[in-house]
Amino acid sequence: MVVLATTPAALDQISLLRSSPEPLFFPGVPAVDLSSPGAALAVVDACQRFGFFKVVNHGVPMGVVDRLEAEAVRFFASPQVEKDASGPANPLGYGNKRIGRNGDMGWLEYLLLAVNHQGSVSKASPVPSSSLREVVNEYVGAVRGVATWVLEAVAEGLLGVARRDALSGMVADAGSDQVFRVNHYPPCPLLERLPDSCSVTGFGEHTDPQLVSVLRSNGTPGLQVALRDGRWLPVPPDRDAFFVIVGDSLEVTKHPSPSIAYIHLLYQKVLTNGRMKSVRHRVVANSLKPRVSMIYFAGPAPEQRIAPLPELLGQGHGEQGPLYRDFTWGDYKKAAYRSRLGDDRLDPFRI
Ligand SMILES: C=C1C[C@]23C[C@@]1(O)CC[C@H]2[C@@]12CC[C@H](O)[C@@](C)(C(=O)O1)[C@H]2[C@@H]3C(=O)O
Ligand SMILES: O=C(O)CCC(=O)C(=O)O
Ligand SMILES: [Fe+2]
Repeated sequence: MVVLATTPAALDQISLLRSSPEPLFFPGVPAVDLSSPGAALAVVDACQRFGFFKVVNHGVPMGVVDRLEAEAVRFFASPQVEKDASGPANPLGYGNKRIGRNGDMGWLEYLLLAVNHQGSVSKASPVPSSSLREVVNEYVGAVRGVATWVLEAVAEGLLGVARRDALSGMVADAGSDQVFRVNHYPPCPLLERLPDSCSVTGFGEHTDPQLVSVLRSNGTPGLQVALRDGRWLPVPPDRDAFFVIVGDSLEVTKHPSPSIAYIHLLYQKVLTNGRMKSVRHRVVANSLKPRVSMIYFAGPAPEQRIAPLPELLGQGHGEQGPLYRDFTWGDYKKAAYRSRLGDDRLDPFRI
């Protein structure tokens, strides 16, 4: 974080970041072509190496995406008093600068909605208009297909084709906990008044607590992901692609045999002695262009135990025994909502 002698008042409470120098080794974001025969293996490999990848040829009609983006832009351009009618986010609804309940701030406004297991916005969510509800339902219906496909590929890679639904089934479950979020990062002209080495936090660094998140943005850059060595990799925007983020509840590790990737539920991470991390990411503000992103978060039902898939037990990863106590998604989510954005949310679960 950077501290300046005089920070513009509008940026009060929003952390300034030191712009990272270009990484020496710029690996690029792995791209998975969903229509290719090797897609499932490529998903497993990308999850294992980065916890992050982009999906092309995903089959989601761009018309659906464009309609949602247009509705979102219209909503965020509406008078503040109208937007505030759907807020303040607690945690659902319209939020402005404040992220969560514990003091995190960013240069953005957003709408956070709950989604039921059928992929429709829950009745309880404060949706500003019926046209937005309709288009969000249409979009979520389509993007859930991408999340399902990714989870199926992961399960197949781990357990074989017969257990393809082992992870995706958790999201299809009647009580599954899915969330949808649209973020709007207005241009931040104040950036011009800061030293070149400074950027403004749009969305502070964090991991997503769920299984996987599927993100789509307009053409404005800002998203960065942390490489395993801690350096930040700027993600070039791609309006036509979806970006998949591995969440805390799904962990990736590598079997001693270099060609085999094993993806474990969180408990399994304990058995690998905490060496593996879900991907940290953040958004930095742009001085000129607005960024609009929409993210679908696929989570299981609150009573779902976060524990290794039975078939994965006893495969030689457990030399040190579990470091975490047994918990459910409900336990984890409750703790997550008490944490700060950048916290290591697994900490309270360590034995
Ligand atoms: C600071 C917070 C915002 C968050 C809840 C939390 O207490 C910690 C996790 C945050 C996060 C990150 C991913 C998603 O954007 C999100 C909706 C989620 O499930 O966990 C947000 C939460 C939020 O904005 O309410
Ligand atoms: O807006 C983005 O591009 C990323 C936001 C994000 O990481 C989140 O909402 O959890
Ligand atoms: Fe995120």
